[in-house]
Amino acid sequence: MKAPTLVIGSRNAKKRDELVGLLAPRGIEVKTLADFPDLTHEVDEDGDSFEHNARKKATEYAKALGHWVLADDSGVCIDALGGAPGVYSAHYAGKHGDDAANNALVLEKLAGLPPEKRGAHYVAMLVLADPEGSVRAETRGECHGRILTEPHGAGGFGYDPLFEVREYHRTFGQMGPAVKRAISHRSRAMRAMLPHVVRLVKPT
Ligand SMILES: O=P(O)(O)OP(=O)(O)OP(=O)(O)OC[C@H]1O[C@@H](n2cnc3c(O)ncnc32)[C@H](O)[C@@H]1O
Ligand SMILES: [Mg+2]
Repeated sequence: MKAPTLVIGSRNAKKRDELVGLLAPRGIEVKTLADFPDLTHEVDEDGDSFEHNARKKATEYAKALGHWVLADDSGVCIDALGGAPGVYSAHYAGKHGDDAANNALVLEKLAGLPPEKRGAHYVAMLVLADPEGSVRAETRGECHGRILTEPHGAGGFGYDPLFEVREYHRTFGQMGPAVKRAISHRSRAMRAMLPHVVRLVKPT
């Protein structure tokens, strides 16, 4: 019996590490795109929903690799900004993955707003595609909180130093990876995804 390969379809190293860290304790071994240095395919994330972009990443990487792929599309939705940056979170300030500029722009846009008007939530959409590139499972997780007026902590990535988790009164930047693994939008989506992975990605 040969175990099929499951690949994490993300180019973001910190997100990728979180996904690997959520699967490893369940005994699910994965590869990442770093294991396929010859893969040149770039996904154009031009959808206007997390679902659309997560499906694109999962199906396109699966077809290109001929392996099972688990992809994540995620972002932060800020109430006072009508849900922005949402699907545009990775490049809100212009340059892809420029966390410092993205965070500065969010703070600028929310300047002067009191705590009760700074509500926000993270969304993570996970999509599992089979080696032929068909979507086999989709799950979504959310994590609610608010955007502080300045960064706290250096953990996590992206908007984490600004995002205070409701009920915890701490940012993901202050919490460390184990707590984030327990309560984040990504961990909630993964909890729902795990049974699908176990059921579908089986030795043949
Ligand atoms: O598309 P891939 O290759 O997976 O990598 P990416 O970083 O471009 O990922 P997305 O397109 O899904 O954009 C997600 C962005 O949303 C933000 N984000 C998502 N999850 C986050 C988290 O757990 N903590 C902080 N910021 C997060 C952060 O700015 C991410 O770059
Ligand atoms: Mg992306």
